[in-house]
Amino acid sequence: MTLHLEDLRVRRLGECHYDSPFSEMLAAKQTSPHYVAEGDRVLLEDTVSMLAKHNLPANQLPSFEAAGPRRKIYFDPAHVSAGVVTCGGLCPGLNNVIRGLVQELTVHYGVKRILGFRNGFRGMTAENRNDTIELTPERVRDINNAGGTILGSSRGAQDADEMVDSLVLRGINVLFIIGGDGSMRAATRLSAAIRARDLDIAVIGVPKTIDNDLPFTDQSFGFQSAFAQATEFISSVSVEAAASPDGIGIVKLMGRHSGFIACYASLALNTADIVLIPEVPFVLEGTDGLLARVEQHVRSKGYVVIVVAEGAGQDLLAERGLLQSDATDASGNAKLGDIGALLRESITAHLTDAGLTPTVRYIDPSYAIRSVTANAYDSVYCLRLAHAAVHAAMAGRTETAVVRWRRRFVHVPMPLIISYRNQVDPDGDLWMSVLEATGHLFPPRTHGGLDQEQSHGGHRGVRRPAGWDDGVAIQNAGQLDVDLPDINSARSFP
Ligand SMILES: Nc1ncnc2c1ncn2[C@@H]1O[C@H](COP(=O)(O)OP(=O)(O)O)[C@@H](O)[C@H]1O
Ligand SMILES: O=P(O)(O)OC[C@H]1O[C@](O)(COP(=O)(O)O)[C@@H](O)[C@@H]1O
Ligand SMILES: [Mg+2]
Repeated sequence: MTLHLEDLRVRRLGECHYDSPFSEMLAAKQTSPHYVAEGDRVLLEDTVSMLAKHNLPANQLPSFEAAGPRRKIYFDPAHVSAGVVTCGGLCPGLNNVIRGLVQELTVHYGVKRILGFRNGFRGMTAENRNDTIELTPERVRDINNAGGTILGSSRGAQDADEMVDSLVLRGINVLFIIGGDGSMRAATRLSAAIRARDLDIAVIGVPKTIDNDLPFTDQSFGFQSAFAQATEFISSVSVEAAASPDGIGIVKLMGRHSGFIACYASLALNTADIVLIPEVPFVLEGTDGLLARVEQHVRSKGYVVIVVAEGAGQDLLAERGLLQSDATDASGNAKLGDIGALLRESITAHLTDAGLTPTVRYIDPSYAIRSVTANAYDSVYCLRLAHAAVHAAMAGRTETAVVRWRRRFVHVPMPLIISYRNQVDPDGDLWMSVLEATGHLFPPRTHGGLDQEQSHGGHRGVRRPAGWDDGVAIQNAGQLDVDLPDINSARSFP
């Protein structure tokens, strides 16, 4: 992947002239293993070989702007009206982020007016723009105790100019968009429309997706809660399969193009025999095929547990005429065929032909997973992301997402966060762990990896960049204006 240093630069609305409520607290702070000082940057890459390859001075190494409070801010809090919108599929923690934004804006910055647009971007159309929810600390006090989003969410396209009109008409100068890859694309278009009109409106994204398919973020919020919930279903199906003669347990988990939930949920329990994800193609028939593998398990162990991500094996459905290849949802996301049903039918037929008496238990708990409340870990994560989002907005950052990258909170320019899709790397250590846990090195790597065109997994124009594993090639197009701290004055740690 070739990045220009310019790609890492965060857009600012202008100079910061107002004192921040955090100025005093920040006065003596310096970079440490636990804090990144304002002006310092967080490295994009984290191995010696990757960094050495660039052969660049430290202040030109690819890096992200640190998130967090600034000593000076761009907006006068007395003149800030904030908007919040949640878009796309649900994800644990949406309410936690909304609550965190409202608390930080009101308690620390003294912002008086926060409006929640309802039902995603649909709430920002001319028809719906006045149907907002006033978000006050009282209104959001307990919302973290419920899954979903108090604002509602939706899929489907809206006109960017019409949404900008809504911001202007409702007097919003800071907008927080909590959404996934689609929402970040929409946010980029919205930002372009704002820029075209030369408006002083900050747009900050808080990336959301239980699929964990956004790049440049360690793990998206809600992901841990989602895969923790998924383990409950793997556990149930394992019990059912083990208690049936020739038992087959199949759990289909979300993951349209990225199999992270399937991997993590499987690893958490370590009871799955076979894990199938979109990133690793497999075949049904033949000695290397799934059916032979399932039969082997049933004959040796008595039952088999399969965890399958919904996007796995879409090529197999297509071959059998079970997939309408160009079908999309309202947001343009590919509509998938039911891989779980194909597995159920073909495994039943195969084992019956082989003289066995299969009992297949197939469950698809998708909506029972993404609707749960955030667990304690995600609750902390959501709150900290919300804090970072508010600091970014108040400091006049725009067209920027706040994420955690290599444990630090950073600002990632929106074009980068939609530059490709984060997927499980078949050559990476996560998939290796899955293969180690299932113990059977299945599916075998006979069909190439992610750099080959995925049957149905490829998103229009978005694919994992070739060569990512080799590190990022940086085009040194100008220096970043990095104000690195004086390392000699940095505190020392035992
Ligand atoms: N390329 C795009 N340009 C403009 N708007 C988009 C684009 N992709 C998605 N959107 C809009 O963003 C919102 C959320 O997208 P969606 O794909 O449903 O969920 P997510 O943001 O979780 O990926 C929808 O209203 C959708 O229409
Ligand atoms: O049925 P819906 O609401 O369209 O959602 C299904 C999809 O939502 C997802 O969770 C991802 O959605 P987002 O990109 O909106 O996070 C997929 O895994 C799943 O295929
Ligand atoms: Mg999406």
